[in-house]
Amino acid sequence: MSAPSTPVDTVDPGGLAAALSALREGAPLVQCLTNVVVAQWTANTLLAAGASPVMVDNPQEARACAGVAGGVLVNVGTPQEETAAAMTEAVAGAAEAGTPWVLDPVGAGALAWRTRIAHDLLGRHAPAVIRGNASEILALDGGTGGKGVEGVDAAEDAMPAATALAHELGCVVAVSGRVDHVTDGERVVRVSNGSPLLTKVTGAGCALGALMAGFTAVVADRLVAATAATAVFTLAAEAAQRAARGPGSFAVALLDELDRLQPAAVADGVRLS
Ligand SMILES: Nc1ncnc2c1ncn2[C@@H]1O[C@H](COP(=O)(O)OP(=O)(O)O)[C@@H](O)[C@H]1O
Ligand SMILES: Cc1ncsc1CCOP(=O)(O)O
Ligand SMILES: [Mg+2]
Repeated sequence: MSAPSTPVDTVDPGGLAAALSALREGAPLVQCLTNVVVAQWTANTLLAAGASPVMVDNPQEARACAGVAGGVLVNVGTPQEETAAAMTEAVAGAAEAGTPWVLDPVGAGALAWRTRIAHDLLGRHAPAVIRGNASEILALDGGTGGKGVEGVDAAEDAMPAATALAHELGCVVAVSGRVDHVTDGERVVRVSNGSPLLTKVTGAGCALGALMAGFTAVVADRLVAATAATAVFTLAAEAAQRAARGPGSFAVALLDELDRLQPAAVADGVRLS
């Protein structure tokens, strides 16, 4: 297991700033099994924030890679037989090595096969974090999902489902939306930073899940890790919005702002409740 390098254990602005410092110092290897829409964007997001991505999604290598990675992202956005088999291998490797893994149940509820894949993975070994939009989190608790990969529910409406999943699996559940809600089943943290432009580019949620995998590699408290990823991503988005003319320049500016974001700016700018 890659031991968290920094004992960050408070969900307060200072703790989130320390988490970003830990990410930059640790530069953890983050294995991503993600969808074909967002793979390059996700890798660039991790690099800009300070982590080290590796996109290993074949069944031959996924288990071994999960054994040496600091964190693993499993994102079911464009599943194929091969990548689904690789996800099973990666989760097994994560279980053996104690590597934290993050599930992003993209499109759960809206499409049956991927919903079964998500449930099957959850039944094998509990993730550190489940991260999804509200409709996807509701779907894991029996809901019907969103409009394809888009959420149609508010994050607060998914909190009963998120809390139930957190208790059942002993994990953190991060529900994204205008106000992100993160819970470990006992504590709930709301982060109200962000930009509506995040909904005008594909892969924002997917990139956020990858960042959560990175933060779980360096921060022991998974509630702090998931909240730190959310704070860092949404604060960078606010800065990117100021520099952007629309979705295209926003996406580019978001990478620049992730790279530029300082821990002190996280402490100053995050809006928690
Ligand atoms: N209306 C909004 N205003 C500001 N930020 C938002 C809004 N909707 C989503 N976000 C942000 O966009 C990112 C992705 O969330 P979301 O769109 O819910 O996920 P997904 O892309 O998986 O559907 C999160 O960081 C969230 O904070
Ligand atoms: C458009 C699309 N279709 C399948 S996966 C995917 C990307 C979804 O990305 P996100 O959930 O981050 O918006
Ligand atoms: Mg998504």
